[in-house]
Amino acid sequence: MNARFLFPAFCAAMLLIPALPVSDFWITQLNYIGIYAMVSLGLVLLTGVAGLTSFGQAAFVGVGAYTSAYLSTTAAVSPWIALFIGLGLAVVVAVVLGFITLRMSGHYLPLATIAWGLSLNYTMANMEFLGKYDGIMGIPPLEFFGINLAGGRAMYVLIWVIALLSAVGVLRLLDSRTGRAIRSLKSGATMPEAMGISTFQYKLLAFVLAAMLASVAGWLFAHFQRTVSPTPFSMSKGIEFLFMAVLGGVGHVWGAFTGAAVVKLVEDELQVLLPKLIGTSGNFETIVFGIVLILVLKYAPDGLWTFVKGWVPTRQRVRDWGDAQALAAREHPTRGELLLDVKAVRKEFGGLVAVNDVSFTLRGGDIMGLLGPNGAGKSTTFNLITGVLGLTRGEVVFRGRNIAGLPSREIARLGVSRTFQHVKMVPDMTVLENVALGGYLRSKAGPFGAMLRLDRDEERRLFSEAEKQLARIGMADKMHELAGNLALGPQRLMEIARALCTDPSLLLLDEPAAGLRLKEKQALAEVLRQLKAEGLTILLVEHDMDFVMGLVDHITVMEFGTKLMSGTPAEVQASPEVRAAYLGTEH
Ligand SMILES: Nc1ncnc2c1ncn2[C@@H]1O[C@H](COP(=O)(O)OP(=O)(O)OP(=O)(O)O)[C@@H](O)[C@H]1O
Repeated sequence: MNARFLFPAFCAAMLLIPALPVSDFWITQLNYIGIYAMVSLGLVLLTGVAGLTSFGQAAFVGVGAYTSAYLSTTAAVSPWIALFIGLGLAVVVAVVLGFITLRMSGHYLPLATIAWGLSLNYTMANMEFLGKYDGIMGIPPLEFFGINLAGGRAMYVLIWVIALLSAVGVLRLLDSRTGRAIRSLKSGATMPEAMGISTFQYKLLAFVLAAMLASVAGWLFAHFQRTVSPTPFSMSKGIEFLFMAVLGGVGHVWGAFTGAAVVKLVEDELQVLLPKLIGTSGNFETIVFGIVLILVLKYAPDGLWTFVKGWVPTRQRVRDWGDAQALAAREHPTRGELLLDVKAVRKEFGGLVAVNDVSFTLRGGDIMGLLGPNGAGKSTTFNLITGVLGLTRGEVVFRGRNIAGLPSREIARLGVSRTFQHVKMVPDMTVLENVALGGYLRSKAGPFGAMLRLDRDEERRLFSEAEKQLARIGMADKMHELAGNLALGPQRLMEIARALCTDPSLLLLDEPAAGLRLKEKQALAEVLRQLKAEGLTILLVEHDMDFVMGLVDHITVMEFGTKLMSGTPAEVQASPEVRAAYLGTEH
């Protein structure tokens, strides 16, 4: 089937089910699957895409469920109003918890999610007004324009309309400026921040959206079951939601649905089968799920959906940006204008002086090479200029403004862009999407605009710019390839295109020729010569002397953190000090 019609056909088939002679038992099962899939969908966004593991998602389901249960039973508030109050509460809780926990890294974040998941569940179970462990009963059924949704079939339509709309929303979000920013989080903070992306802001956004999905799922759960108690929102349920997402495929929207369906159906079967087999009652399915989880993580870490994915036709992005308007460009420095003035910058790591009061200047239209043997302090200097590291002292003046101490995304905003010594990219995004990340600060569409597809015009402009930059470095023919499939040479060029997409006044390249073959180095040198001819100012950290000598206007040589000399390539080559310190050892 044509990929374009696949999704509408799937939606139509799902929504037709209650009209078919399907038993109430299966309708109920599908209702639970739809509700659980929405929670897992939040985890796909949070864990699979943004790389943040949460065990506490069930607590947000509880927030949505309890808010509507309480308000509709005690204050006769319309469940539809309660839905939005629950959503608001989930957002507030997520923002507060996010501010406290999302700056944590490594194992601390998952541990923190366990802590708040337990706390929220404990709160539900111990509040008198929430019915303590008994919960709240007698929750009214939903009504939709006078239609009573008390039955499973009526609820089915609502649950699946919301679940499928949520899936569409997340799919659209992922295919947008915001989505690319969230997808870049897994590559670490340095690259997105260098593109102007506030990684914390997008972690928080993913966290809040996941909490909102869980809250809506909780609201549906409460009005479907018509009773709530703390158990379905406990830590073990939180772990089960994560299991659903991982089993189905935590990196894929449809993985959430696959995981929810498999876990719900297998769980029910096991609950009947295992006690019969073992001869005593108990939650033995938990043991089976534990074993299955280990097997999945070992043998199918991308989840079950990856097996299905190969059979589902995919849609190639249509090149619809041919006539898109150009993105706004900044005013660039004139040739010869003092662009960068590095004034006695110093960086100490404990007792080690990595950069010892180094000064140099760079003028508009020039290419400067920063050279030196291993450990000379080149990368540290580079990181001081780009804001990745804070200075111990000194000044970095860019276009008349001291940028020392600014975060790297602010430095990017001012027109400084960079590449990385070890290529940093999003391997499962296309080359075009990776380059479009560079246009982040030149665009502004937000998440809700993306879900409603109000961002399409801006997206066309972004992709047009990304293609233009790829063409500039001779890589337009590779724009639809996955970045992770490229060889190192094209990946380094792609990083340059991404940096160019920011419309930089100063381009900083960190060892761009490292690891490249001769032909790739020649291609890179040609690209840099062309960029220079176009008037771009470039600072280059490089080891390869031959590569640098034929390319740059000026060289600054460092040794043991100190500036040895500055001069033209000929002066540097002729310097006995440099030969002794660097060239002598290299040649
Ligand atoms: N985060 C850090 N903590 C402690 N020491 C560091 C840190 N980063 C760099 N250094 C030290 O600072 C010195 C300069 O390192 P730097 O990486 O800047 O040198 P480099 O000239 O770029 O070398 P290379 O070409 O090998 O990358 C080295 O002695 C290095 O071990």
